Amino acid sequence: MTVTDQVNGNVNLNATANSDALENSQGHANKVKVAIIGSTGYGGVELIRFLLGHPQAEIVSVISASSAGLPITDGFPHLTGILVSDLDGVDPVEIAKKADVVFTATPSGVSSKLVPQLLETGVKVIDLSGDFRIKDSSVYEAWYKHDAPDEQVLEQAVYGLCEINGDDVGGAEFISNPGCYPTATLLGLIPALSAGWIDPASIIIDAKSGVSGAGRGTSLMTHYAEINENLKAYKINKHQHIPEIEQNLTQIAGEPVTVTFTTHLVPMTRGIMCTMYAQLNGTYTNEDLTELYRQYYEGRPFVRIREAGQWPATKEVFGSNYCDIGFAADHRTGRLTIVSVIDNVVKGAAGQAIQNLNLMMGWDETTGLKLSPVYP
Ligand SMILES: NC(=O)C1=CN([C@@H]2O[C@H](COP(=O)(O)OP(=O)(O)OC[C@H]3O[C@@H](n4cnc5c(N)ncnc54)[C@H](OP(=O)(O)O)[C@@H]3O)[C@@H](O)[C@H]2O)C=CC1
Ligand SMILES: CC(=O)N[C@@H](CCC(=O)OP(=O)(O)O)C(=O)O
Repeated sequence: MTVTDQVNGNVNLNATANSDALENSQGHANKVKVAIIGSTGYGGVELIRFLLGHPQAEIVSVISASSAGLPITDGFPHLTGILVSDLDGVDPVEIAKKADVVFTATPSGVSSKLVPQLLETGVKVIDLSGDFRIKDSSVYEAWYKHDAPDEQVLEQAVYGLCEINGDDVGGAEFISNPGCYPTATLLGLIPALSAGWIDPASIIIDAKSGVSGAGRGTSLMTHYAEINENLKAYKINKHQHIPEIEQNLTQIAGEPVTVTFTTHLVPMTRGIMCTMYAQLNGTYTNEDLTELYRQYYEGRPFVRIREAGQWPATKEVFGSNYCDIGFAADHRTGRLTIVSVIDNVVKGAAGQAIQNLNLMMGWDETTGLKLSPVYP
């Protein structure tokens, strides 16, 4: 049972509330109890930021394999006075005694082993890794270079790209949260592809990410002196998000789709921009495109369509769950250019995971997510 300090409003997971009256007075009685495995990573700590402000969910356990027993503020001093909690260890049975829903913000290869154990205990799971996104195990193994998860568990996974598959998420027990690049890419391409306005064989995606997309661990790739004032292309034709993008575009197009997908690392902390090109199948004006996209995303609060010819920037979604999309038809080349931006840690990970929690529980999908982007 979580205790919220009545004076400072901080959440103390180490203390025990001693009466239901206290719980009721703080409105916790009917909250869904959530645990976060991988709470010491960038995705996990962003889940904490949003869940602390969520009116219907209550964090009951923050979990780490390497730092169990230590206060979370040891690694994340920015939570001082906000979340008082020692990190719990990774024990699915103990976690299930406390939580109704578990977020696994853990690396690929770790989630594939943890999730089956968690589901066995009866908790609902939202997994942020790539382990359960690819439905064909041989494709998964070819791109991820390690064993695919158990087939039966894989079959249970609902792919949670909320604006596209939101109807499948309601009432689901296990959600596989989409990748960051696939989220920006798919939301940008799907309206034009599903309308048949672009040639599926012609798609090129030029993608760029801030460094937090690589997680909190250090590497030569993300070392300050290596990436500051630098711009690097990486994993060309080998990126693990290629089969995820192709699987979803194939479903929409009803025919096999392959894409050229090139990722770049940019010297900024957060943000993804995907600039996409495809051959138009007819003569469509920018106004036609605006109408198509606005209609497609009508009633979807987290997708914002720019006026034709206006281009979104990563700063305009920084720290928020928005995906902003701009486009223009080029009548000289007959091609369409689409620019889609998200915050990789929010709409690309923790924010979309909470949007999925909301849809899973039948709540308004914006619950706990109505934060404006941080600007400038
Ligand atoms: N960063 C991003 O923008 C995005 C990330 N993702 C995916 O989300 C997941 C988390 O990413 P991110 O937060 O960036 O990664 P980080 O590297 O920042 O964090 C990884 C987390 O996993 C935990 N962990 C590592 N090994 C184990 C283990 N054996 N058992 C339990 N926990 C373990 C680590 O904690 P500890 O060592 O303390 O146990 C840490 O909390 C990954 O699958 C990533 O691919 C998806 C979309 C976007
Ligand atoms: C900048 C950077 O390194 N980004 C990571 C994004 C991976 C990620 O977020 O993980 P998922 O595969 O779980 O989606 C990459 O390109 O591999």
